[in-house]
Amino acid sequence: MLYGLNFKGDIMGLDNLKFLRRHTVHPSASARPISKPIHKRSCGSWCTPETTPVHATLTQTNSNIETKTEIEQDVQQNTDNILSQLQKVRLFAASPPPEQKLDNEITEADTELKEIKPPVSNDDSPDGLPPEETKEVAVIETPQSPVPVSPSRKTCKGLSRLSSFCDPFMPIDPQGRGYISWLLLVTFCYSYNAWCIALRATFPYQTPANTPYWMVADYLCDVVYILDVFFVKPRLMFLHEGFWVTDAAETRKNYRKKSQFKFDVISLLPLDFLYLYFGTQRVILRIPRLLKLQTFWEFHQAMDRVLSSPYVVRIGKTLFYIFYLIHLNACAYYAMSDYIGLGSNGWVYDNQGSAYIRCFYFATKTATSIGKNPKPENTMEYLFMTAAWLMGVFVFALLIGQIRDIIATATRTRTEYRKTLDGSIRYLRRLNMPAPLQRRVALWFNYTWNKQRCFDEPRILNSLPFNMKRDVALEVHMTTLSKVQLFRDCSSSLLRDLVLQLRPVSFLPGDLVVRRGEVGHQMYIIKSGECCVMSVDENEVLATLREGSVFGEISLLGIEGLRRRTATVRSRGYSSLFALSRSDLEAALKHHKQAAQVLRIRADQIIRENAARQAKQRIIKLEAKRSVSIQEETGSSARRRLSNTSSASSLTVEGRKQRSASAMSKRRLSAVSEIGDKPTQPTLADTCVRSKTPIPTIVLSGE
Ligand SMILES: Nc1ncnc2c1ncn2[C@@H]1O[C@@H]2COP(=O)(O)O[C@H]2[C@H]1O
Repeated sequence: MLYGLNFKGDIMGLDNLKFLRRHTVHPSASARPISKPIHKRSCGSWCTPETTPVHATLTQTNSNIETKTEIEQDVQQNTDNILSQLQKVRLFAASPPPEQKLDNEITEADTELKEIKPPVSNDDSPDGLPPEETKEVAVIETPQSPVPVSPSRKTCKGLSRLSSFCDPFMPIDPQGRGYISWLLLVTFCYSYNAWCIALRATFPYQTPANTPYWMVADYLCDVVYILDVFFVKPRLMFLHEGFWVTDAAETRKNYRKKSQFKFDVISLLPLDFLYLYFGTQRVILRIPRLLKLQTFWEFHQAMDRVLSSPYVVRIGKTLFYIFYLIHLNACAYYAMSDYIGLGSNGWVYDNQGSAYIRCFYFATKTATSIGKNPKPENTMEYLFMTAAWLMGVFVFALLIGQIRDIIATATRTRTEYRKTLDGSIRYLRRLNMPAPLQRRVALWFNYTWNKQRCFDEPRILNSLPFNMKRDVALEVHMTTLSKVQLFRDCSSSLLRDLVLQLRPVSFLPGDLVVRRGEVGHQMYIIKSGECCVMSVDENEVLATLREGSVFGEISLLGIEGLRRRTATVRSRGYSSLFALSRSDLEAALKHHKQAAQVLRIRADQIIRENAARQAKQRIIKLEAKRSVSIQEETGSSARRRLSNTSSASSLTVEGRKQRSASAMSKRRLSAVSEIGDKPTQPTLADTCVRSKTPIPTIVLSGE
């Protein structure tokens, strides 16, 4: 294409040359010193664009036009010159010195790189990587970090948490420990108010002597309430469209919008100022403090989330309600007795013993409708008793029912386990199954329950979103799965793909996991325990497989058309395995070719080992038969010799026969041992044949 350019004496040629220099000619060529213009026409060296022969010729042509042919000839000659120059330039450009070529390539690559990734001024990053984009997303600390933390680090962490909690400009994580601890304090203050306001308002427990103590306690609680409303709650982060909002103005606004804020503010109403008018005995003026009930509920919800046994919290909350209702009942009973006159009739409190204990006892009897209650004597007393019984029937029944539900939920899985076990045993008994089998079934249930604590793990996980379910399963089974060589050899996505398909199964000592000759439907990974791969006659253990080992894959892979189990595998003791079905394995291997190859190579190796082992055993048997027959033959020929007094030459023939037979057997053995792993070393079978010992067991483990 270069040679096809048209240089017909016009300025176009110059432009073209410039273009060529810019684009085709190597940059090093254009960088040559060109200070002096070159006027030589037939120059083989570099020319400046301004002084190209074309240019010179054109100038000359314009000034001295003699004849048309002369000009044409001149142009033609110059064109030839240019072409020859270009050819040289191009040739040079095509083959620059190698080190220059390298330099230029580096420069070009560098330029390309700069175009792709603009250089980032990155002073902070020591590895020269651009700093990560910082988003204003609140990072929430998980309450229970899985990483073990040293005590000193724990203290530091605790202190930093406390300081961030106290910092009025820091947002507060509603799920953090700091906030839950704060809720505990507020709940304590709330409970104090809830119990003591009614108690002090009705019973004569607040005397002029102890009033200052009561008041100190009251105002300490009020300080906590004030801090909660003005210092803590307005800093609480909240979720908005899936993101945690940490902005102080937003969190404040969010709290003020809630109904809880209104109740919290009302709960702080300073009705205590009315003490100045009514006196400090009117503790009932503090009744607004009871409106902070939502914080009490919030605390219980938080505890429910955080504690490992939330049933304790639920039962605790229900018991609190029950006792609080009885407490209110006791206070009301004392107040009525006081109003009617202590000990004035058979129904009222007789002012004997500890007032609170006696009244609490009375309230408990009426609320639970279990005791012999004193007969009411006037309308007020009748009304009181009716209300107390109704409360007992409805409210208490409800609360006690709740406790029953909570306990039932807590023990549901165990109850289900017992139900399944009882059902299975009953079924076996009905069918008159042998007692050892029944015992075995019970043993299996017991072992599986102790190991897994549930029978239907997938059902429990099913309520979670897919990815979360997978993460949970990975976390639960990570210890075992990290030991599986297959998963270590292949990409981590294989493990992620398979983890949800793994089904836990348990086996008892001696249980058959797979039987030789059966069609294979599942492969297994050993979670705990040991499994033995048995020889064909099941007299010998070919391999003992331990935690993390994989077996049962050969019949699933269908190598050389094998669909049946190549060996029997038994559980040695109690063992827990993961089963993976054929369809799940096939689906996974479709996307993980490397895993398929690893499994195939291993399977191939096992098949060859087993084939070699079987061949060796066959040869050993044949050898034994042959030596017996030779001995018999030798015996009979000796007898013949004796009887016929045969010549010594016949003995030599027999000896030769024996030697050739043993040589032949040796040759066979060595031919078979070539199938094994190390053909140059003496094989196991050779050694066994020589020493007449059984073939030793090969122990394979997940490692
Ligand atoms: N010699 C051996 N060593 C270890 N494992 C074996 C051996 N022979 C058979 N197995 C395993 O035992 C399994 C029996 O079922 P499969 O044939 O499906 O797959 C087999 C292998 O995974």
